[in-house]
Amino acid sequence: MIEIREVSKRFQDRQAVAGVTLNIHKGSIFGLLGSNGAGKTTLLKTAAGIYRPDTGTVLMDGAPVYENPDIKRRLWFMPDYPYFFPQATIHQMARFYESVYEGWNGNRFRELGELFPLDVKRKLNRMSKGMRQQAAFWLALSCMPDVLIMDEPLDGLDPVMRRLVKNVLFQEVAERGLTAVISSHNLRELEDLCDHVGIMHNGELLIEKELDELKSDTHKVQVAFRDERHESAITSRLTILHQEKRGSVCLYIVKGEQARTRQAFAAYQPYVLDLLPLTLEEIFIYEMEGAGYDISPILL
Ligand SMILES: Nc1ncnc2c1ncn2[C@@H]1O[C@H](COP(=O)(O)OP(=O)(O)OP(=O)(O)O)[C@@H](O)[C@H]1O
Repeated sequence: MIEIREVSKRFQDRQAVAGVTLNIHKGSIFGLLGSNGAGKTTLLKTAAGIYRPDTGTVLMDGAPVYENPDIKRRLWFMPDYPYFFPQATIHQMARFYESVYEGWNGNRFRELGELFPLDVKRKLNRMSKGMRQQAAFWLALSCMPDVLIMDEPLDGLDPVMRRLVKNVLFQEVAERGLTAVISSHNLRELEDLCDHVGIMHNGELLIEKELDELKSDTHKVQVAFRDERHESAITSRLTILHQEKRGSVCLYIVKGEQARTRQAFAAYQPYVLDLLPLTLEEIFIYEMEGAGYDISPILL
């Protein structure tokens, strides 16, 4: 497990990360969202032990990550622009990692080679951004890290490769309990990949939730009441995140258990009562609206 405890990091006059606390469990895929400059990269680099936090600590299985070679052998950070040695080919990078990473697995490297359509003898600096990103995944996963921290790894990949990489990550999580942390600007991109999601803004972690919990806990209710007074009466009985009216039909976004929500509305014997599921995007919009933030930049 990764424990990020009260971590802050400042660059000159800029507070990049401000008191973030977060636990990421083994075998979890955690998605970190946020607008430009929110502090995602800084938090991920601190979590990976690349930056020393100004205050707070990052622990992996109870041991500090910063300047801890034993932990670094089990943790891999994939930057948004993967770095390779100048002039190196995939084959040469593979030989290098094999010599320095205990976890290097030649069989896994060959297996993944069947999936990524790349020439191992071609120089990486002649490849496109998306091809280099594929190579970075291939090499990283061949080192069999326990934790893989990725900064916007899907951005340069085409849709087929995105799907492939997502499937490989699912497989790694299911078969050997990989823990993955992935940052992105796009909520929709992360929706089908992650089990937990956090949103950063101005260095702070505004929301951190399990997706299933979020989805089962928030409902859209369409209702036509018999009496207009019921429209405001219901608000004192439930946690309403959002409310609007279209003609005679009222729309409520309600937080809470489904049966209890239905029961509360049904008590007024409305003409129409429908409970509808929300997309993750809608849930975040309403949650963030409730917290006073505009998250449209990460909805793309
Ligand atoms: N090395 C650095 N020196 C000075 N300021 C930095 C440095 N790295 C980041 N910052 C500042 O810290 C803040 C957070 O940056 P960070 O790169 O962590 O954000 P981000 O959420 O990853 O952004 P983006 O989505 O644009 O990649 C920004 O204001 C940035 O200018």
